[in-house]
Amino acid sequence: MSGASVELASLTFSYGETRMEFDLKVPVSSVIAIMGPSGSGKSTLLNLIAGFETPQSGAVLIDGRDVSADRPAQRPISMVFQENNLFSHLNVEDNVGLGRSPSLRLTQKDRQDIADALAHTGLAGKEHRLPAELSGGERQRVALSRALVRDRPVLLLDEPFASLGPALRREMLSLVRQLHFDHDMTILMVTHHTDDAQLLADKIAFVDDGRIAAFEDTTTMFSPSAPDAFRAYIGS
Ligand SMILES: Nc1ncnc2c1ncn2[C@@H]1O[C@H](COP(=O)(O)OP(=O)(O)OP(=O)(O)O)[C@@H](O)[C@H]1O
Repeated sequence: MSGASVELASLTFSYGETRMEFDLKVPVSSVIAIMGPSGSGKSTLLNLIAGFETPQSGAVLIDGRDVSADRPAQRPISMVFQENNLFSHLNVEDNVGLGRSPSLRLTQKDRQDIADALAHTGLAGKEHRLPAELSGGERQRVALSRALVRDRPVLLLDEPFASLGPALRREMLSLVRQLHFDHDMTILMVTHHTDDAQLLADKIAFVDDGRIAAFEDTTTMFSPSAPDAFRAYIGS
C-alpha cells in the first residue's frame, strides 16, 4: 500500500443556512490533523471526501482523478468513525473481513491478510469474540484492522479515539503512527487534541466556519506565527 494525493477543488455544501466551501491539497502519504471549533465542518469535510455527503459543486480528486461521482465503496478510501464502526452480531474476524468482501466470501489469501492485520493491531487470539466482548480500545483496533485489509491509499479518521482514556488514546495513536510507517497511506484525522496533532501530523488543516482557514506545517501552527483564530482555538 502507498498513499494518494487528495484535492478538494471549490467543494461547496450546505446544511440549510450553514454553508461550507473547501479548497485543500493534501500531499501523497502525508498525515493531516483536521482541527477547528465544534460545528465548523470537520466531519462534513471527511464525509464529502468519503462520499457519504454529496457536494453542490466542486470536485474531490484522489491522485488527480475526479471521484465525485463514485459511491463511497468505490473510492480509494477507508474511514474509521468515533463509534458504531462494528456489526454487533459478527465476530472480530468477520467484522475485519467486511473490509475485504462485503459478502464475506473470503479466499485463503484474504483470511491470511485478516490474520496479519489482527496480529498487527494486537488482536491475535480474539478473532472469535463479538464486539460486546471487547474493550473500547480493542473495538477501535478492529475498526483499524478492517481499514487495513481494505487496503486503500487514503485513511480518514473522525475522532476515532475520543471516547478512550488518555493512556489508551496514546497507545492507539502510536499504533496509527506505526501503521503509517508500515503502509505509507495518506491520513486525514479529525482531532481536538493538540498533543495528537503534534505527535502524528505533518500539517494542520484549521477548519473555521465552513472553510479551511489555514493549512500549514504542524511546527508553524504551534508557533507564535500561527493565525490568531487558531491560537484562540487552542487557547494559547
Ligand atoms: N445532518 C445534519 N443536518 C443539519 N445540519 C447539520 C447536520 N450535520 C451537521 N450539521 C451542521 O453542520 C455544521 C458542521 O457540522 P460538523 O459535524 O461537520 O462539525 P464538526 O466541526 O465536525 O463539529 P464537532 O467538532 O462538534 O464534531 C454544524 O453547524 C452542524 O450543526
